[in-house]
Amino acid sequence: MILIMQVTFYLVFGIMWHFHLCFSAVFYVERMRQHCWRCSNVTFHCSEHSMCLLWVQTIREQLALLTNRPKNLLVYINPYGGKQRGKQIYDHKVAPIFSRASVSTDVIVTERANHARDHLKTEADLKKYDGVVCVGGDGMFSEMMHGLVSRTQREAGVDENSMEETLMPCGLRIGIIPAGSTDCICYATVGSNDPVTSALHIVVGDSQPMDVCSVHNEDSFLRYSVSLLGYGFYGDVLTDSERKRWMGPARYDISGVKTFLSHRYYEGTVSFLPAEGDSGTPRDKMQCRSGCSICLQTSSDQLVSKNEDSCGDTWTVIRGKFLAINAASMSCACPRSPKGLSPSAHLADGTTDLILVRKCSRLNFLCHLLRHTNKEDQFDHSFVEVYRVKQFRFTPRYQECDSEVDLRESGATGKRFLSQICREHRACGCMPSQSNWNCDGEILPHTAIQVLVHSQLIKLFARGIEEQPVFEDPYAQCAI
Ligand SMILES: CCCCCCCCCCCCC/C=C/[C@@H](O)[C@H](COP(=O)(O)O)NC(=O)CCCCCCCCCCCCCCC
Ligand SMILES: Nc1ncnc2c1ncn2[C@@H]1O[C@H](COP(=O)(O)OP(=O)(O)O)[C@@H](O)[C@H]1O
Ligand SMILES: [Ca+2]
Repeated sequence: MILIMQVTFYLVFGIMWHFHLCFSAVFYVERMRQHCWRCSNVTFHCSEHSMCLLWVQTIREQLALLTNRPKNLLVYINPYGGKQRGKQIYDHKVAPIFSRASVSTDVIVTERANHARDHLKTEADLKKYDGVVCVGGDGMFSEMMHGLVSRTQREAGVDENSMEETLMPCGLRIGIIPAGSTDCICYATVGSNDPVTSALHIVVGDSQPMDVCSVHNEDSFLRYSVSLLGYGFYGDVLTDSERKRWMGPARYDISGVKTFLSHRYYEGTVSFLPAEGDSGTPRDKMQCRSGCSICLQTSSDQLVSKNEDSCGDTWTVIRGKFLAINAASMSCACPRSPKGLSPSAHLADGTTDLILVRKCSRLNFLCHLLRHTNKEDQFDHSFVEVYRVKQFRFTPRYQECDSEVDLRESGATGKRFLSQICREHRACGCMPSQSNWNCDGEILPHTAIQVLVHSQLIKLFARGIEEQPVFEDPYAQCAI
């Protein structure tokens, strides 16, 4: 039994006074099916008033010793995320749990996109809080994470544009109350997209470190990513789905089918620095679970050697035609794909799993996609490669044209000659088209990018997915 709340103590006079009874109700967390948690309570009755008071005092003292539990939270609600139920979800399911746990809150309902990011970045008095919470989807989480990470770097005097600098980890934990369309970050860190479960993980003060990728274009920082960085298929799905926002979460399925049928492929070069040491491989079966030993090992390694110099490492270079290039810094499990894009990716190991899906037939690609929804291995195809990396770059073919010119032909004649070839390719229609990068659900403004994983840069109010208990109560239900 995990005690979560301030004990509610009623000295009953009035309606029940003639029973001369005192009782105290202790609220606790109960584990249900599919990683869902529920709030239960047990009531202790006692005929002696002084004994009851002693119980209450002792339990309060014990609770006060649990210093990792948040007391003050700053909450941002996106009223337009997912099915537009963020406000109701917070008011009806989350606020009562916070109040029972004596957690005080300042609540901001956002009025525009990037409201939460800007407020966190510049205005919010963060000293007042033990954590920040977002009610919304992956986009809302990303907004808050950007605000918090950027502010932390500014205050520490770290330049986000430089890939050489070590970023400063954020002090405040982030809680996610899922109320979005994909809710992958919540699902992959808790095991469900249930708002009550997330609220309970917050009040018990869970802590889960998480890797963050910084995405750069040449010398400028573009964005951070914690889940999926996808070029080709997932970039195209996102670009198409933005025009269908009014459809809610179903937009991704409609755009998914449309993008699948269009079957576009993209040419370019991917280079990466493989992860070293005991980091495992994306095809092992060492799934990241609560208390994951690989992630724990990463934390202790970091204590030993902060910011390892990667100058001596060798880059692997792969050139080709790809249907999709995906980097999954975590499993990316979500209700559409319960095991995720990379089932064995780790939340906090300082690496990302780079998945290259080469040009193949529609049938083969469908087979690969379908395997995201069943138990079969989606990497077991000749046209799919997967690598665990700590850094990677991508240059699309049409930009390689320009860089080849610059590299090989410094003279003006050569440049003119190669530019002409590129133009001719465009005219005959065989010029490879370009996609966009989907960066945790946002479209990036550049296609040539450099990506660096920052190990354990942020912390969530979560504990990773818990192993399923051997015996489950078959009647236990998640929904209330
Ligand atoms: C045939 C069925 C194939 C199902 C394949 C499902 C794979 C799903 C992997 C999802 C990875 C999700 C990574 C997270 C991304 C989010 O950050 C991001 C933003 O989320 P937010 O809106 O909540 O803020 N979400 C997304 O970019 C959405 C990705 C969703 C992609 C759904 C794709 C559906 C594909 C359907 C293909 C169907 C082919 C059928 C042919 C007859
Ligand atoms: N008040 C608001 N009005 C319009 N857009 C908002 C508002 N608050 C947040 N947003 C933006 O809405 C986008 C989607 O939010 P999100 O909560 O992730 O929902 P979904 O999962 O449905 O995409 C995010 O990019 C976020 O920046
Ligand atoms: Ca990782």
